[in-house]
Amino acid sequence: MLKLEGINKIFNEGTMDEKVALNNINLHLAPGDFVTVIGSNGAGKSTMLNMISGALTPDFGAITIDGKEVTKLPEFKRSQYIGRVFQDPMAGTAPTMTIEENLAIAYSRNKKRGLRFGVNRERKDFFRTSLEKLGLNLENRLNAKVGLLSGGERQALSLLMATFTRPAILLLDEHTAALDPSRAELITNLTKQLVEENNLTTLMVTHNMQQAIDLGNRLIMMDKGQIILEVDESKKPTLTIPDLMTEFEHIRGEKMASDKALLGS
Ligand SMILES: Nc1ncnc2c1ncn2[C@@H]1O[C@H](COP(=O)(O)OP(=O)(O)OP(=O)(O)O)[C@@H](O)[C@H]1O
Repeated sequence: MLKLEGINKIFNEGTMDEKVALNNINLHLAPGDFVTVIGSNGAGKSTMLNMISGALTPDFGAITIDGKEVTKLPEFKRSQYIGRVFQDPMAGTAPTMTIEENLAIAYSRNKKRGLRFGVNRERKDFFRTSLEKLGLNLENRLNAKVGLLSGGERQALSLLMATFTRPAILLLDEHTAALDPSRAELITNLTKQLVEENNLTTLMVTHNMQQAIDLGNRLIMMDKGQIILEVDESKKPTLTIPDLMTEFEHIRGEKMASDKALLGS
């Protein structure tokens, strides 16, 4: 479903600020794979997601989504394949528009992939049914301006908008990091539910190791622009945080920074 082959990205090449952000990234996701991505600050996680979404173009390498090579396809043309949720709950929705208008935009962005409704009534019912799944009573607030929602409600709506059209790839970029613990838990549970229901192929970046262990069927660890560890679905169910720290030390010959965020405590 997603193939990254030999992806390289150097920022400010040939200058004092040269930075190798991605160094020969190879990653294959089969349909329905849910891969969590961990790694220290500056490891290249967001850059990798930006390559997939088309926000950035690799210097070398090829990206294939759903059997189509998209390496040079601009971001707006690639959006029909991709759902994305960012860390900032304000980033995924338009505050001055209503919940229904926001959903309509997300729906029309992806309708090429198959969702079509004959009449508006049918579409409204679909929006209501989809919102019900969030368990936040938003289905009764279709005409409320999104700017009035709480951060957690807004992030739940962003998640719904990114998933309800069943994109080929779902990209989650630390999408629970800016929420308080109870809201983060709500969004984590919703993520699990929506990904499973729609059988979405998903890449989720997180600094929370426990979350990376709890969600998904595979895990990768990045460091200094490389994928240094891949945990497959046979090993992931028994994986622990100490396992990950030991693996890192073994591979890199140094201790992993064990700050609170990384440990998810
Ligand atoms: N547009 C840019 N111009 C120059 N350097 C950049 C740019 N974007 C990212 N970088 C650098 O590339 C490296 C990888 O950054 P990236 O944001 O992908 O890391 P990350 O793993 O997502 O980190 P974090 O967990 O801190 O968000 C970093 O050293 C960063 O400073």
